[in-house]
Amino acid sequence: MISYSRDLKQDIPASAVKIIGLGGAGANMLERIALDSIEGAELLALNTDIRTLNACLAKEKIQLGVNLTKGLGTGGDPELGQQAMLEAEKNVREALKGQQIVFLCTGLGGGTGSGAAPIVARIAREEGAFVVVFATMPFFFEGRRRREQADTALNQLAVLSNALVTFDNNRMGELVLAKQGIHEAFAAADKMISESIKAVIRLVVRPGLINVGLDDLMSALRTTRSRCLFGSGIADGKDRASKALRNALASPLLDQGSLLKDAQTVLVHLSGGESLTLFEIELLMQNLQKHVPEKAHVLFGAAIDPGMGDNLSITLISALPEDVLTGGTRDSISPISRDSDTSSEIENPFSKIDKPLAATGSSTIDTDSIPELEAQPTDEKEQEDPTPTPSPADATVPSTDDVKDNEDILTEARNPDDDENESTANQEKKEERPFAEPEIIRLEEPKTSIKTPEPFTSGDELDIQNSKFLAQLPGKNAPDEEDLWNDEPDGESRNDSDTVAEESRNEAALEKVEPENESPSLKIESKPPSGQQSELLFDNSPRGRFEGENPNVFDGEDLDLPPFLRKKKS
Ligand SMILES: Nc1nc2c(ncn2[C@@H]2O[C@H](COP(=O)(O)OP(=O)(O)OP(=O)(O)O)[C@@H](O)[C@H]2O)c(=O)[nH]1
Repeated sequence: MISYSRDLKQDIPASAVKIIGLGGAGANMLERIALDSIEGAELLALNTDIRTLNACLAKEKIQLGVNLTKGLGTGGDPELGQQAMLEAEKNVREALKGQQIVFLCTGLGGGTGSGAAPIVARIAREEGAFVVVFATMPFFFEGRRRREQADTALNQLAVLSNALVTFDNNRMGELVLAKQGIHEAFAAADKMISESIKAVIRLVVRPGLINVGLDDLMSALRTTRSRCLFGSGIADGKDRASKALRNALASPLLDQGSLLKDAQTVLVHLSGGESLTLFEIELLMQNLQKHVPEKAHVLFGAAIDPGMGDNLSITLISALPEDVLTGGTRDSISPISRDSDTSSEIENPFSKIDKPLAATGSSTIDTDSIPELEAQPTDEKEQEDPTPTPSPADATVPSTDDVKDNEDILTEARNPDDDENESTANQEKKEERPFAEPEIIRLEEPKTSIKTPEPFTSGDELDIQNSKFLAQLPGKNAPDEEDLWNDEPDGESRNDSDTVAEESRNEAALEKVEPENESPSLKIESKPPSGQQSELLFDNSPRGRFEGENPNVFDGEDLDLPPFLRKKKS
């Protein structure tokens, strides 16, 4: 079924759209976005690490944890990340005032991103923004603790954001040639994220002939623990419609279009110059129907952009749950069966919360104070689905207290067997914890608007250097960059089975060197610290929550120590 929405033109001013880059990975993503010169949005960098912050191209920057980490990173400790964020809450809230859409880009697994992202998302929601999170998940070889930290943050973000798009760094190998290094893989990931954000901005921010709304975007991206399917193609001249579609389907995140056959909702956006004809649109949509299931919900938008000249561009956005991507059947990933799959072992942690998540203190949200949000009408799929639709109470954004409650429940709900069975990709699936669907909400049409009609430009060079990441690899025994990516003969690209096999090898190798850490128990302060935060004392216990665990050493540095306490062996 194709939905056309011919509602009023929808202009959202650039000043009401903010792209936030949080932490080191977020800064790199923002860098890419800045290089691609995204118009129609303002850029804000948030980081504990002052050097990375200073180097960032974003116009607006806020240092997190000025008193706490004193300009250094958190050394991979999300608790420090949270505290640092809470210290800067006032400034961040100020920067997010009046925003209609906030894109939050971050890498999960470290301290700043994992600790601060849920709080940033909460603040943005409290300020009335529609929050789309783009988060990367760590490589397997980065170790179990980082994966757990990333999982914890992801669970929180699934509740706190409106739409959550994850990019698994393990899959980023698919975007680069086998002989290329980790920098290229990161740069390719950052480019993909930048392209996705550009496409989303083009879809929902720019006025079009047939508009796509935020609610449409929500339904396209509305699966938890999902991999974003994204493709865009452009062509001109004769047969430009078919060529543009072919180019879009060839995008790596669509696996030549094959992944679309499992999609439930696909968002399609066409953009062309004055010469764009109805016949071309029809032709293109007919061709696309061959690649998506008959029952798929196809949301369609189109815009005339005189700057496109003779070009026609198509953007496809959808999401698939990771279960499908790792070989499950569609039935096995429906909300019903997903629940029943796990219910015998793990209860949905958020279903235990039988009271509306209360608002207390300045760091919490009062749902009544989110004026622009309302429930979205249920679609066909939801009507067939006996799983309870989230109630308005479910749509309440938790306070930091509530997030802590959820975390405690989450930790309790873990199957103890999981800890022993982590060494293979399949066993990892067992460990996955269920988490609540992001609530379905809809933003009203903006009441005032200023046009931002400039055409998009796209930069295609991959030139981001990411030296910071290498300093954070978990231990000297970790395979080095060359080993990880250079297994294949020169010039050959990897296929999926190669990638999976290699991941399993890396996993198995790393299980031997990874310390068996306890699941981190995430503590979130019930009240944010006041502006005058006392200094954290590390003298007696410099390893903090990692005290007593095997050190996570890389290149002579113990990564569990905050950076300003690390001593590098000469
Ligand atoms: N796609 C992508 N992922 C990255 C990049 N840099 C780091 N990552 C991933 O993001 C995770 C978090 O790393 P950072 O963002 O550097 O850490 P942080 O959030 O700033 O936290 P601390 O440095 O510990 O305070 C890493 O474990 C990597 O998996 C990048 O440039 N691109």
